[in-house]
Amino acid sequence: DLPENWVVRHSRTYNKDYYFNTVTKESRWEAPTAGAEIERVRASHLLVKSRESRRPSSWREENITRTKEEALEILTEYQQKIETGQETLSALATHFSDCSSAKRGGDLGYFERGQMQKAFEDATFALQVGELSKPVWTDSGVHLILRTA
Ligand SMILES: N=C(N)NCCC[C@H](NC(=O)[C@@H]1CCC/C1=C\[C@H](COP(=O)(O)O)NC(=O)[C@@H](N)Cc1ccccc1)C(N)=O
Repeated sequence: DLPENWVVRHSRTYNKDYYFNTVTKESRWEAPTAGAEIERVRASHLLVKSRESRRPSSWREENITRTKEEALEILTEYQQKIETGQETLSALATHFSDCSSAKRGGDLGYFERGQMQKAFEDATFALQVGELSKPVWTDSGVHLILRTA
């Protein structure tokens, strides 16, 4: 059987079957293997920026001056509250994330490889669904990532 979103089509031109991905619209002659790379993931995140962030400003704070060390201390506290079940990432992101996705409980929607900064992408694709990351640094700041799909 084929991995999710793949279907068999028949090419009249070459009079043989080919494989078509109804999501990515990719087509190929060889059958995709069940272990094929996952195409896209969904995640929520909580971002704490610092004065060294590529854009040290957010909906929460016009001019962010905390140091990277302070940002990590803050994020580590959130991580501990989520891991002990005292808080959810969604609730903390809504109030404290320096990303505009705070308005959606940190939800970033679905994304594929090549869209997010590499460290963020690699960390997310390495998570199981439902798993929370350790603090992940990007040029934006330091993130906690929850893979949701
Ligand atoms: N869904 C997408 N494809 N949107 C484009 C992502 C661009 C990408 N962003 C990142 O890698 C980091 C990790 C997640 C958020 C993020 C950064 C920043 C915050 O940091 P700053 O840019 O001030 O440094 N938030 C965003 O981008 C938001 N549009 C994310 C978002 C918000 C609401 C709904 C959906 C997505 C990048 N290549 O820079």
